[in-house]
Amino acid sequence: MDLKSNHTSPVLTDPAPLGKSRLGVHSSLLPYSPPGTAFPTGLLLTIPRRKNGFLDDVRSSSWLDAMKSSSPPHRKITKDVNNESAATEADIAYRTWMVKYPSALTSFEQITNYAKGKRIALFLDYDGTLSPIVDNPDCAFMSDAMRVAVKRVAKHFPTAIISGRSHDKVFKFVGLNELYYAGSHGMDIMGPVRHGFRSTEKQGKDVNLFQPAAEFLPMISEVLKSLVESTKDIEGAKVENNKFCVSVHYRNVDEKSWAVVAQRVHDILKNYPRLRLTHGRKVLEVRPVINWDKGKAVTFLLESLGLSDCEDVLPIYIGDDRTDEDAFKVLREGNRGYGILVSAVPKESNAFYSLREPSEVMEFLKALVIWRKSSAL
Ligand SMILES: O=P(O)(O)OC[C@H]1O[C@H](O[C@H]2O[C@H](CO)[C@@H](O)[C@H](O)[C@H]2O)[C@H](O)[C@@H](O)[C@@H]1O
Repeated sequence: MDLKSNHTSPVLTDPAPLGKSRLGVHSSLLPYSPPGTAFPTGLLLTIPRRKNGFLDDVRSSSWLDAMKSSSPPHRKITKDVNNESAATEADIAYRTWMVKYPSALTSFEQITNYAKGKRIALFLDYDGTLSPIVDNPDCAFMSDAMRVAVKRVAKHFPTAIISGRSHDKVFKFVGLNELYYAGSHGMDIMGPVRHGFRSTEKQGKDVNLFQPAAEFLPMISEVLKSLVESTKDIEGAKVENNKFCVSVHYRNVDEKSWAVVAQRVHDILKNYPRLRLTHGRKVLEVRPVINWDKGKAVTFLLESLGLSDCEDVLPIYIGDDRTDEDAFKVLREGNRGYGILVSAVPKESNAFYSLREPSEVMEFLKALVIWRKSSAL
């Protein structure tokens, strides 16, 4: 089996001139709208005009709000009466939310009833899904128990990890050869070693990759350097090289300085109209303006595996972040499969089901293996 590369170039050839939208707002400041789609009229009306510069825009728009809400704080468990009632309220809100996004564990029978006679294809996000969110992105290790669970599930179902991280980094964390990996939000796709897909550059052999943003590499390296330089004096800021994307982390930056982080990122991005910015969990993600995302990567992998347009295939995608919504949407809109959102707080999503945290993801993966083994008897 080989990864087909018959896709037309996803590079958008007509970015807004000089990074400006029709309203004169830098395109990287607009809430993300998939390339190629028109901005809804309502959105156009609510975008604030520039006054004295970017900070005015940031403070008066939803941009800083997006930074603030990008990863809800963990709830502190204390015996304080006020905290207890807040916790109860949060629990009620979560249970109410679960009516719309039922737990994939309690709905397991429903899921497997639908999966009977079908081939499941499994797509897993990494951070916040297979590993818990931690302060230092370099220490987001996956537990051995989770690794075993992923390894076992991959024996029964084609399994891919689709991450915002660089392909190499996520592979280092996961360390399983039998999986497909799509790094840089799906812009760097590679298949299992046993199928001969892993990069063998060092041995001078062919590489089997799909890299729709390859032409952006020099630009991304340049921006990476500039971002490192311009944020080095902001305490706690961290710039991460994700090959085709750059992450600017502000999780460890004092909230008072978040606007400064935003300002510095903007000052650099205004010179790069072919790059855009999306929000992750306490992270600003700089990426090429191309018509490619995790949803497209799922479609690509299904096609490459000969699993698309098959009535008997059930793709399941598990993820926790906004970028995973592109994949949930592809599955929901095509009525193709199930998205499962990992979240401990209520969030609007295109997913069908939910899981609270990575430990529940592990339970779900284990349950899939048990179900598959028992249904094969
Ligand atoms: O698509 P993903 O695999 O979920 O990658 C998205 C980003 O994940 C990482 O950042 C997030 O996790 C860190 C470790 O827990 C956390 O410190 C950070 O605040 C989160 O945003 C990764 O470091 C980023 O590069 C990815 O873009």
